[in-house]
Amino acid sequence: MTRLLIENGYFVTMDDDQPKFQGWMAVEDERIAALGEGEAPEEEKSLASAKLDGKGYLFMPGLVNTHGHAAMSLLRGLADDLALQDWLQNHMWPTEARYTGDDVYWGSALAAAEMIKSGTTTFVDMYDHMHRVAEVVERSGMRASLTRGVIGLCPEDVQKAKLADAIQFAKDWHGAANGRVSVMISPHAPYTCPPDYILKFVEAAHDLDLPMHTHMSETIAEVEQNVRDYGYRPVEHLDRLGMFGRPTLVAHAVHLNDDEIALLAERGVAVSHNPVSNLKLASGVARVPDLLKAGVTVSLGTDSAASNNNLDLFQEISMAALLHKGVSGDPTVVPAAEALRMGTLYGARSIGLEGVTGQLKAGLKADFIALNVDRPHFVPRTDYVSHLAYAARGSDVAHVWVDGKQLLKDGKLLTLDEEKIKAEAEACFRRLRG
Ligand SMILES: CSC[C@H]1O[C@@H](n2cnc3c(O)ncnc32)[C@H](O)[C@@H]1O
Ligand SMILES: [Zn+2]
Repeated sequence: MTRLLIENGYFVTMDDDQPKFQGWMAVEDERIAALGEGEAPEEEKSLASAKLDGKGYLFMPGLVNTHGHAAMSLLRGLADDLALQDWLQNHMWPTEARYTGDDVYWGSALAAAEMIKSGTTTFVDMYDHMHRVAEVVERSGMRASLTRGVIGLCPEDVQKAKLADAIQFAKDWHGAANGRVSVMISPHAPYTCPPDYILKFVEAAHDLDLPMHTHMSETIAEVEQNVRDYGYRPVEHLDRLGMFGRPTLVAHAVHLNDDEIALLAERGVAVSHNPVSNLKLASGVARVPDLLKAGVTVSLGTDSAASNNNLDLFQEISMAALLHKGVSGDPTVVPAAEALRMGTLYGARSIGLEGVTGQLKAGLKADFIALNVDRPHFVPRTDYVSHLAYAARGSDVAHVWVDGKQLLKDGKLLTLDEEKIKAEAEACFRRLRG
């Protein structure tokens, strides 16, 4: 048993009780044991097997990135300034068709290195060769919700093999790595999976008792095509196919009408809002203030480094806080504390991990980060919630812990070899480019 006592730090807990204070926190093995304001009690001091002076650091829950494709880090900068379908069909998919398992491993390792260094402790990943992504999660020490994304625009025998692969991956990895890996079931999107094929994924999710994840209503063109092909907009279409009878996280949900927002709220469907990717691909701006008002859980995702082009969730937090003020003309929407909740607590909630991660609270897993706040952009030290939402960057993160294990110390990765990952990722990209 190890018990780490952190003293003299500033804490932003994302817990409604005592949300911020100067104080201490005790971590026993993989869980937060206790935390409090002021000086640590004598009993805590005597229980500690290790101590850390938190002076000059701000401690908060690790960030939760609820939508991405880690291995696409290899494609960063490959095809910028394009609309979604052109970008996907003419640039991403042809290159991804050449990916090997090793490309997925090194691309995902590059993403993991970037995410840890910028404060993300839990991420959602949808891709192919998912056991190689799971290996990265196991080795890196991160927490992740992984899902084999399936594009069903292929012959029936290939469809069958892809579904079988998604199911096998779930059986092999759900709950693995001391519970740090969980699995979802993912038809890629309503425009890449015919309705009878989506039904099979819903059935598999029922049989395995797993949540579902998909891209939905990302562009106007997608919504119009769905109406043309199937007679319904994507929300009603997926609801009729039974997807929303399962716990579901949809990525993007940019183009929604009032009825669709009400239905998502009624069904308890969570939305992963990816503001930077939506802006870069000119997909539009999601109706986040309306979704939040309706009671929908809205969390934040980067999408991939090919459409972002970084995996810094602090950028998504500040973008979410700023963007919706700009488009609505109302400076009170998505206030700083709400944007921070979207990057932490709501992220955990949207993947079924509330009560596990996303807050600093006794009993929860010790997934937390420390930012160096002894920097000019954190002065004056008035309101750290404001500073975290509007002034912080991923590069402020100095230390990271997941499951009580330290993954980053003074900005240096402890579980991954950054230099090797960068060299291997360069080599993968050069080979993929041909
Ligand atoms: C089948 S694995 C995941 C699949 O998703 C593609 N992808 C990446 N970003 C987006 C996006 O914004 N919308 C839709 N699909 C996306 C990626 O290229 C993979 O093929
Ligand atoms: Zn995506």
